[in-house]
Amino acid sequence: MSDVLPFPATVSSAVSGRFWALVPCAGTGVRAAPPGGGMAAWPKQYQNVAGQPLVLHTLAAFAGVARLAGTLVAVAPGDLFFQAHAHAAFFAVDCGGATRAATVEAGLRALRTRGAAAHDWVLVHDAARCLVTTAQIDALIDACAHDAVGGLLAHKLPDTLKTATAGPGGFRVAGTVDRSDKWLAQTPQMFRIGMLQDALERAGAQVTDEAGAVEAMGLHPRLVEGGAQNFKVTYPEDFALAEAVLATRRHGATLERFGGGVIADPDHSKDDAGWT
Ligand SMILES: Nc1ccn([C@@H]2O[C@H](COP(=O)(O)OP(=O)(O)OP(=O)(O)O)[C@@H](O)[C@H]2O)c(=O)n1
Ligand SMILES: C[C@](O)(CO)[C@H](O)COP(=O)(O)O
Repeated sequence: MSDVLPFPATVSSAVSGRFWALVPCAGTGVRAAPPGGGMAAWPKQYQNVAGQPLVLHTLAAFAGVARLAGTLVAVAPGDLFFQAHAHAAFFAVDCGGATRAATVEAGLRALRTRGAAAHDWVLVHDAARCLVTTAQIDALIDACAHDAVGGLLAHKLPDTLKTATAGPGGFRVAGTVDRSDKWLAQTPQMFRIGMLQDALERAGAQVTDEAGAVEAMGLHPRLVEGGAQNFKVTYPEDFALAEAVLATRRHGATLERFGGGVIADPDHSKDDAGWT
């Protein structure tokens, strides 16, 4: 199979454009609920991790990226969290939708309404990936800013990969999959806003990441290693993993490091334990 890419790998810097961040933050975190069920008083992105709501770790990493023209946090309609956690480094818009893709599409429209251009870049990042670092975000921008398509942080699969079948006694191995070309997609995922809007419109609301929509147009986004620590907090045990990683970071990113405007609601942490 030819390894010649079907398109130029780079474009001139004349169309470089600005860089925006879009943080989908409108999920309910069903899989993160504690064993025994019960809905969370607060979705997982607001649960306390290492002394502050999870999403503020995420936003602190983005606040350190000097090249960003702005960071939009897309929250669910009626979500008032950021009324008590406003900061100059980001702005919240209650445009969340029924799926992650719907939230991202609405967030892109909100960015365009606020002046983002179709040829500007957007970095879409899960609020729940709270261990991303400013250096990783900058590395993705450096790798993709002159790319013809864009790209994403991802992690090369470290384990043997199995497929499974479900049976009366649970799951059993169906087979082993060659892992040599397998990567775990992470975020941020970085694409030109107009191209991503078109791709998501074509792909529909069930697409699970931005790159999938872009691939469906026949394009091949760049993969940039994000490392094992850039995981998404998804299950109950992930909170302790995130705490452990943050504990190893001497100078954890906090929004206070990036100037005033933090209206922290310290009492909110009491709510964060409020799984019901
Ligand atoms: N309708 C949705 C669903 C998800 N997300 C966001 O997309 C990110 C990744 O999604 P996921 O980890 O699946 O979060 P949830 O959908 O909240 O989790 P679950 O599927 O367990 O309910 C999260 O930061 C989540 O807040 C969103 O903005 N809008
Ligand atoms: C975007 C993503 O994090 C890449 O792995 C993933 O697709 C999100 O999936 P989720 O089911 O919405 O968590």
